[in-house]
Amino acid sequence: MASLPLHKTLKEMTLTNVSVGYDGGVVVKNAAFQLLEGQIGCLLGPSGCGKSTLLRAIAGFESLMTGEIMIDDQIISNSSLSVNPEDRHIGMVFQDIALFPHLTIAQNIAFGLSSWSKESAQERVACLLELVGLAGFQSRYPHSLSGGQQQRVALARAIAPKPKLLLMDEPFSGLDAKLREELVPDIRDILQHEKMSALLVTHDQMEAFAMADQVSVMDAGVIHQTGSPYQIYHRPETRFVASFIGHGDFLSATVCGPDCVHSDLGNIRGDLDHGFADNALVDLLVRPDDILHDDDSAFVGVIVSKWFRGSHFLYRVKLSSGKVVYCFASSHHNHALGQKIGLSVHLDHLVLFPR
Ligand SMILES: Nc1ncnc2c1ncn2[C@@H]1O[C@H](COP(=O)(O)OP(=O)(O)OP(=O)(O)O)[C@@H](O)[C@H]1O
Repeated sequence: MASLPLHKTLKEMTLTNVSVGYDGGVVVKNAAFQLLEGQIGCLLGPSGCGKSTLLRAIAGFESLMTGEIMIDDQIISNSSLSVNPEDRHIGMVFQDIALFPHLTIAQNIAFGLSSWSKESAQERVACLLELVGLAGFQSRYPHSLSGGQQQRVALARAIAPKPKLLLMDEPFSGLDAKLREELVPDIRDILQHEKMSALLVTHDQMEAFAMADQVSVMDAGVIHQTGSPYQIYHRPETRFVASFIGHGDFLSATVCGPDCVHSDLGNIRGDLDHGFADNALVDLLVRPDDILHDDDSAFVGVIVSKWFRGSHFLYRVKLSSGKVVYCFASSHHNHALGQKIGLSVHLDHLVLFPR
């Protein structure tokens, strides 16, 4: 099959109704989303939900049962057609860094540049070494680099041939938390500098938030919602997204107006019409940062567990109804287990699900 024409950057990738599976069983069901030029997308979900399977289908390693994947107006996969992986102009970075141990760092980065002139390849390698913060490392071998440095080389190797799209499957999960925290924003900057569109697979929502412009939240093979990190945290569209992203509790409530519900913590108002009829029985999503310790409040709860988080305490507090909710308090507010504290709710908008 003919290779795709070379464009500098991806204009858009569109997945429509994509189902993928193994041995006749469906693992990814009717996936649909779009990734635009220069965007970093993320597939976020629990282990086994089908993230890697979908990524492998985009790379061309799994065929589609239904639907299609288009890159810049050209179908690269549907149930009867599949452009070869090497002709898709897609780069990949995996958790297993897999640098070639017998090649120097410069040779590793230049690996995909065999069709380039020697001068252009040398120039590209020098530019990438600089970009990933490893200028001067060109003659070293992979074993002499730290895990984080090796992952930077793996990234440089993947983006060296200027693929249209970079796919990253849990690229940071082999690294310790501190290194990950440093590397994630660096890699985002590098991709933005190269104007490269990318799709990251992770089960770590903090990584997804730090890296991605757009997050698709998956469970059991289904994409529940695609949106900005802000949208999926503050405007979850399904109960799964609401409970998978961040800490969250559902308070039983009754609708008492277009922007109001009545709950165990009193009447709670949002700034938008929630669209539910008066007296409807609903569940209201409350996050730890929505419920604040407030000595002046008439609503109290008993602390049943607590965690010191440095900048704040995270408490689990049992309300008079028996419902237990999360609550943040400043780290100077060190209350004992069993102590009663006042609580008030501060929400901009109400996220409600029918009960
Ligand atoms: N080659 C395969 N043959 C058969 N089943 C497979 C194959 N690869 C994956 N699966 C199954 O497909 C399902 C989804 O796996 P997949 O690796 O896509 O999930 P994931 O969300 O990436 O999980 P993780 O985060 O643990 O890697 C799992 O039930 C897995 O056992």
